[in-house]
Amino acid sequence: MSELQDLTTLVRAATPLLVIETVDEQRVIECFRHVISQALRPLWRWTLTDGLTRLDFVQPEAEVAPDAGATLDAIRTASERGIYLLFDFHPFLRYAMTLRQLREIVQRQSSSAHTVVLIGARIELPEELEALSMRVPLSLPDIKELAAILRAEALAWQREQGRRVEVDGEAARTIVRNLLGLAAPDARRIVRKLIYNDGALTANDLPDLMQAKFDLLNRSGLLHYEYATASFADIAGVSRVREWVQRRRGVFLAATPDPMLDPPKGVLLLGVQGCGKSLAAKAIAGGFGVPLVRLDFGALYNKYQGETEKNLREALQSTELLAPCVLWIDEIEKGLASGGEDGGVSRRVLGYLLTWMAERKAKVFAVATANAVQELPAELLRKGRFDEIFFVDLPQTSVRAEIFAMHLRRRKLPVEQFDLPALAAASEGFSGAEIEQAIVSALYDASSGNTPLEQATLLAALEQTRPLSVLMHEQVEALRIWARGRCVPAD
Ligand SMILES: Nc1ncnc2c1ncn2[C@@H]1O[C@H](COP(=O)(O)OP(=O)(O)OP(=O)(O)O)[C@@H](O)[C@H]1O
Repeated sequence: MSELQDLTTLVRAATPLLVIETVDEQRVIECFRHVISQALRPLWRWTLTDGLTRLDFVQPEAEVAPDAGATLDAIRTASERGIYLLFDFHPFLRYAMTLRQLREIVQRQSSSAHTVVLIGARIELPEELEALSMRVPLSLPDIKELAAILRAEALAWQREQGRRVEVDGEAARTIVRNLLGLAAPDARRIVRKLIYNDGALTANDLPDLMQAKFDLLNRSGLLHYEYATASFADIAGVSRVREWVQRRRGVFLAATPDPMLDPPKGVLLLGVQGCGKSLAAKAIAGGFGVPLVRLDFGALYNKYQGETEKNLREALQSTELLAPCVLWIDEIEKGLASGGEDGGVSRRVLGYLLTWMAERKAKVFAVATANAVQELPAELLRKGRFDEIFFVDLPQTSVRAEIFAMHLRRRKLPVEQFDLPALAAASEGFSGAEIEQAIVSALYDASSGNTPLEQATLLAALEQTRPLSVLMHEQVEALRIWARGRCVPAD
């Protein structure tokens, strides 16, 4: 395993400080047991509960009490070059004294050339120490190891309950595949929960599994997840987008890529507000039959000042681990257009996003939505960035009739009692959202008069609405003119 070779080399080269971010402590210990079989060194472990204990031979009593300062003192004065695995030690580094002690060890000021390893789920180091440290990624369990975890958990349940877990072979394989990207303890915990739910591992477990995996991976809190999202049956007037997705679904999901066909990467949905871009993004996920992951681009900037790029990187990495999925970047213009007033952050975010879009290997289909084209950087619109740029325009007459029918039906109203062509004619220039709002408002009017909803009430509600296409005529027209010839109509 190259990871073990790397660790052995680092220890042989007397690297003073290693940082390993993981929840899988057992795996770290196993790795270092292997390392010391190659590079003979004493191996120590420190935890807050047990203090400093030797791992490479049996030693019943702790040698040094859990105190952080005393531990570092013991390491500094130890004459034999050792490897010290410090679990959850980093919180102590906020104390100036502890930080100083560790720096002295790392800088080898009157101490032997030890290797200190800081281990924890997430380790933020003070700047002065970060510069002296080396972060080592620990590989995650592969398919074989995950399958072994699943078998072990099924056997444990059988021993405990006295009956076998009902396993659907195909579903079990999908479960194992979807555990990829998780550390062994997390994978074990999820499988155990799935088994304990109902004593079975079937396709019904997949939504729970994906949600649990998402919760673990969404450390930045910037992603939102929907397992079964909208379908194209929920949206009127995006026939070309629907056909586009249907045609590419097979290639997107194929286990082995067709060398003749580039797998679909993503689309930009540009359009007038309220015309169904968000709904279309969800329907694309539904059309591909994969979950939807929404990236909160606004929060990327607001939530963690100064950590924007790091959080974007983490969020995109997490999204790849949730593949196959659709990544929806809502209102992409808000996250990328700052007019250069943010010290170049949005430029770097754009650069990172473009590189990721070009180079990612995982089955993540990106859907970006935007209302304002003038705020979008030209690089994003250049040919080849997205497979297609669709324009979602105000709905035409027949589509408006369909939107009325959809929303009346959704509210269990008798569609056949309404004159849909007349409603469509009376709602010229309305967006889908405005049509929906007119229905809601008419329902309130009907309810206050204690009457069922009628055509006349609906027509009156339409009459009272001034649609955006009228209120913001110039902007809407400018967008439509820009889109003509540059974008593919969504319908
Ligand atoms: N073409 C449509 N078919 C059916 N419903 C629609 C359609 N367009 C809009 N709607 C209704 O209006 C709601 C709002 O639309 P949606 O949020 O998808 O529009 P949007 O283009 O993303 O708007 P915004 O740019 O303001 O975010 C939808 O949830 C849906 O109920």
